[in-house]
Amino acid sequence: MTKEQLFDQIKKKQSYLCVGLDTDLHKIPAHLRDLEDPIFEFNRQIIDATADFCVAYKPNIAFYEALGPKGWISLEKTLNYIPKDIFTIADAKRGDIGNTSELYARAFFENLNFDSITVAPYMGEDSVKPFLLKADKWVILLALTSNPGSADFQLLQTDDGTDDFSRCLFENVLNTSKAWATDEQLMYVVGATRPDFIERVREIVPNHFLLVPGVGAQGGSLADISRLGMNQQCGLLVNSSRNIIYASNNTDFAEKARAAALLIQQEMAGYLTKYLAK
Ligand SMILES: O=c1ccn([C@@H]2O[C@H](COP(=O)(O)O)[C@@H](O)[C@H]2O)c(=O)[nH]1
Repeated sequence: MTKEQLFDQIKKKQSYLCVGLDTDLHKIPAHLRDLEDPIFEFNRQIIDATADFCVAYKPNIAFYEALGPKGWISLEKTLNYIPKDIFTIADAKRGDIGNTSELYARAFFENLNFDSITVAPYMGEDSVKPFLLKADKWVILLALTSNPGSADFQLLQTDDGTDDFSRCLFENVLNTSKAWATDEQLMYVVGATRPDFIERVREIVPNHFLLVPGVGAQGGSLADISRLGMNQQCGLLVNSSRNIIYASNNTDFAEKARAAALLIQQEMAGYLTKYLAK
């Protein structure tokens, strides 16, 4: 999916919601657990219930890998079930020496046909480039993550020698990596829990899409991230996982997930009207 196509979907649905499919066998409703593939059945019903209100789905790969071969089968069935006009994100946080990254890219872009993958930047350019070889596939690079530990490294002050300013490491990540691909192939993860840094992110990457986790269960504010982070093509995919998919753990789980997604979509429609130029 191109950036333009993604923006078209955002305008059409009046939503920049990404639903996180962090599907955990221990958290899904009891009545599904005896089915042959409870994870897929749960995801199928969540997708049916929320597809009208979101523009992306993000299965977190850990939840599927933890189940062994069965988990990969559930993941593949889920991916194939997602409507083709909805952007798909493999939240896998990969990145290794070049030839290994090539195989990760093959796993997620050829074997599984994801539109994008989250990648950790720590190993540098040669670890990221193999994910960028297919023009229609996206890398979503971790920049400033939503967890408390992001302060350990990402907020360390650095001096890259290019000017008089001392920057945080995450700013160096943005500055350097934005030369590796265009904003038609590269997005960044920026947590909603750090709204105070969004303006600094937008100074460096004004046009890139940001994948923003951390609203809802982690306490980030949709209002803040929308006000500070939206650009003229929206430029935001805001993820919510637990608050939507576990809105209920009873037989009404899909209905409650739909209501939770609708509530977020309605709030987003308001921000799109307010912040996007006509
Ligand atoms: O900085 C990051 C990067 C990724 N995540 C992932 O997003 C979802 C968030 O789930 P919620 O239930 O909405 O909190 C989850 O898959 C994380 O692994 C993140 O939270 N922060």
